[in-house]
Amino acid sequence: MIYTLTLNPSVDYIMELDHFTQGGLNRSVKENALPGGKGINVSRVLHVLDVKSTALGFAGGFTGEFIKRFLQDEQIESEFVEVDEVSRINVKVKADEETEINGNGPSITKEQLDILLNQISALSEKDTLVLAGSIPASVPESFYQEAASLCEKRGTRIIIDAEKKLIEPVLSLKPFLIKPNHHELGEIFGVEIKSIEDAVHYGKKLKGKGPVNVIVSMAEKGALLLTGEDVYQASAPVGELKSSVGAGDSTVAGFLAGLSKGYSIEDSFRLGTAAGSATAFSIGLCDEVKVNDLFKQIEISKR
Ligand SMILES: Nc1ncnc2c1ncn2[C@@H]1O[C@H](COP(=O)(O)OP(=O)(O)OP(=O)(O)O)[C@@H](O)[C@H]1O
Ligand SMILES: O=P(O)(O)OC[C@@]1(O)O[C@H](CO)[C@@H](O)[C@@H]1O
Repeated sequence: MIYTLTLNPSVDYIMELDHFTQGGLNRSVKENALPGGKGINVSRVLHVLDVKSTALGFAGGFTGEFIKRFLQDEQIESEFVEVDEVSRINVKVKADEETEINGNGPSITKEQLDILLNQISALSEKDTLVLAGSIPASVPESFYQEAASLCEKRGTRIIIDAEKKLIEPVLSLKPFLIKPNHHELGEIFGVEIKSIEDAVHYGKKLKGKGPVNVIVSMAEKGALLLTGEDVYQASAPVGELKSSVGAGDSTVAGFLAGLSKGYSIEDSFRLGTAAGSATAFSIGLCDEVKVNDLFKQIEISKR
């Protein structure tokens, strides 16, 4: 079973505006409220692609209820630990440019954290755990490392998609996949990634630190997959960018879904890229029709 972990889930409140004026009164023309947080997005895209998963994390208050009910209505399993304060609302403004304001999120107690650690301790070598997104301020920064060490002992596959300081301590545990975008890859090495050649060079350096697979996503420039001794490059299809929120999470979900369905590593990467682009071309996450359509358009070359 695939488990996704979202320590700080959200209601993503997407507001569409013709134009955004900083410091002024803005009125949106359309709004959408969707469950968010990187692990939850991975679970929702896995579901779109017909792959079962269980979403773990913390949820509280009316926003927590919204998130749980939404997933239940989509028939996605979840086992959230109940917290006292409300889950955050992340505002996504879609105007001339995309602007995001992510909330801080609820406090998590030691007891609530222990319940989650017990859930993680119960996973086995048949399971995969996706650790994705930021860590709430009340949770120790070493949490992903602790969770990943528990998984390593039990043979559970780890996938991690998070910022530099959370990824770095987990690399030596040889996670199955990490997926930085090209900016995040640059941050890890204190450089700016300016070309595909740079991304290949630093992607290889990152893989050398332990992960089995590295996907470097590069927005409209597509993505790279480093696996074994091979480097694959996927083109991104051309289309109208509607909202990139969740595009990277969709890449992770598509890749995992492909492997779960028994696709080759190359076709799993193609499915990941198709899911990422299908989400970028949607308000909210991708749907199956868009993913299947883009799947046929994506070219993969071996470098
Ligand atoms: N403008 C775009 N056109 C086509 N495909 C896109 C575009 N933006 C994103 N994608 C697709 O989504 C994938 C992931 O995008 P990106 O590199 O922006 O990830 P990310 O920064 O982790 O995303 P986010 O944090 O917004 O979820 C890309 O590899 C590509 O397949
Ligand atoms: O604050 P974090 O945890 O870094 O990111 C949270 C978030 O921006 O990431 C998802 C898109 O990847 C959204 O659904 C959500 O609002």
